[in-house]
Amino acid sequence: MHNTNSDASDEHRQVLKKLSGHLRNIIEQSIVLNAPDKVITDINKQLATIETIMQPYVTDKRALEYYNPNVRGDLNDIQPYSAVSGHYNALAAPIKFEQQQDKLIGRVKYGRAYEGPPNCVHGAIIAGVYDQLMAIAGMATGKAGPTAYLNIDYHKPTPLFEALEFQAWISLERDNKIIVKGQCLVQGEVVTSSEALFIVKALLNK
Ligand SMILES: CCCCCCCC(=O)SCCNC(=O)CCNC(=O)[C@H](O)C(C)(C)COP(=O)(O)OP(=O)(O)OC[C@H]1O[C@@H](n2cnc3c(N)ncnc32)[C@H](O)[C@@H]1OP(=O)(O)O
Repeated sequence: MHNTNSDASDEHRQVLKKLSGHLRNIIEQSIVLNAPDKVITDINKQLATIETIMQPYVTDKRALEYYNPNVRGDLNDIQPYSAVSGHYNALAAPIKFEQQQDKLIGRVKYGRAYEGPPNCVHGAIIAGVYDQLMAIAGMATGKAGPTAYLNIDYHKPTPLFEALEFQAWISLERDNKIIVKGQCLVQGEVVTSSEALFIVKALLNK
């Protein structure tokens, strides 16, 4: 279940990614759907059919890596199914990670499915982005481990539908501890900032 390798072809990865894209769009549309009962009943029937088509292929093993510590290229593929950043998990918004010098950047726009305060991103979603982004920043040092604490200062509301730039960088590395700092910018303005402590240890019991 927690495989660190996969023999999935590029084609297989592409069709799986497309599936998550469709599901993500359906989730977003469902939040603001104002259709007649008859239309929704029809949609429900079609979704039930899709569930039936998928069921025989549902196994206890993921098609792709649960965790890929040796990923090259797309940093989102370190955890392809991450609930926060996995491009193969429809629950995750399409956030894009990218290393820029000593900073790990996460760019994303959130829609209605992620709303907390009116027209703003839910604080728990923001916390999730920091946890994942900062964990990956720590992994880039070759040392990884669980989050011991994650502190967030919410300076200003974080708007929906706007380009958000999350940044994370290593602040301190000592023995088995990594402290990572982060901030999120909207049009150049810091709206939230954070600090997390990660304790270095094996994440997986193989
Ligand atoms: C495969 C990729 C997955 C990536 C997932 C993204 C990251 C996550 O979401 S992880 C999920 C959230 N985190 C968790 O569930 C962790 C749950 N907590 C734990 O497992 C443990 O408490 C753990 C591992 C953090 C620390 O326990 P343990 O390994 O026994 O360490 P412990 O000996 O208590 O502490 C080690 C050091 O850290 C310090 N420390 C531990 N916790 C804290 C804290 N909250 N604040 C400050 N210092 C702390 C200790 O004081 C100690 O310091 P020193 O070495 O100087 O004496």
